[in-house]
Amino acid sequence: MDNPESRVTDEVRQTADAIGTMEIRGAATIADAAAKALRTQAEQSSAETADELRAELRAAARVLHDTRPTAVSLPNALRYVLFDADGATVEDVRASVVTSVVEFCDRLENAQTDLGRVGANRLRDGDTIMTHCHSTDVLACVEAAVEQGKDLTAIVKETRPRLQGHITARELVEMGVDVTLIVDSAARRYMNDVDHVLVGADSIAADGSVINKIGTSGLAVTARDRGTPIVCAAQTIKLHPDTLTGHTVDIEMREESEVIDPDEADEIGDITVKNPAFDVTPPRYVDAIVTERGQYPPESIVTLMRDLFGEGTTEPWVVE
Ligand SMILES: O=C(COP(=O)(O)O)[C@H](O)[C@H](O)COP(=O)(O)O
Repeated sequence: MDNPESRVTDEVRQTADAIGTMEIRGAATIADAAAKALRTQAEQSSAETADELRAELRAAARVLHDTRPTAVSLPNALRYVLFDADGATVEDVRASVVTSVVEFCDRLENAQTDLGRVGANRLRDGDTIMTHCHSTDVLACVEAAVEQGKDLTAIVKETRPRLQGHITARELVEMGVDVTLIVDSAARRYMNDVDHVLVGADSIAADGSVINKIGTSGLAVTARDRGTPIVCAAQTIKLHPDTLTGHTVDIEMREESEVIDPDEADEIGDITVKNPAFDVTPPRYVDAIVTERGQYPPESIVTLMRDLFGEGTTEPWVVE
């Protein structure tokens, strides 16, 4: 058998590129795209044996996995799809991957809808929310509240350096929400007008820490200072199983050029530029984690994690 990596399909490589360059971004969207890419690997493979196809799928999972390190929804998605890739023939393995991917994507969609209903119950008619970055889980809560007839106003942080707040602003306007866009550093200035801060998550650690877009932790401290509740909307696919056994979550460091034009940086002189994409908000700053299974105080999320994962997991491409 030749190197399975050389048989990874163009579709998988294109999806991996799109995740790396953030054309596909946001934890839930990344998970959905990665699962669908594995399906294309299974469907297009010319493997002659079931083991050959499994080796290709593991190689494809590795290519997808090595794109962005922080959103655990990515390895969780790959693990879900590969877990059942058994079968004696190529056709069996192919069929089981297709079934797993369809099931996974349905579960993802349903989880978001269910989570949205839970989150919407926290919001009252006339409330003002503040958002950070762009989270489809957060927007599901807002959408469900709007569908319940609640009139909401939003203060949207632009979210430097990639300005995902603009996507949030656009989608909230489409829902009929009144939007005020602010620069990140104006969050404290407007906090007195806010009833709830709503953020998403790329990973949730076993101690209830929320790993989300850089700036979330500062926002949470500001919200706590003003007594404004901060809620994290996160489907259970964001729960990070490795943190059950003491691992920490990798924080992605992105290109300096997202922060400053390289020519301008050169012109300034000898400076160091750092661009961490995410930060960690300790559980004491978070009022509730809203999942499709209901809402949890961050400190008790570990019980849900043990229910879902047992004591830990393996990497998505490891054969048991
Ligand atoms: O931090 C981000 C996106 O970061 P990036 O733009 O760097 O991917 C989002 O808050 C979470 O991924 C949750 O999103 P969702 O709720 O859609 O899963």
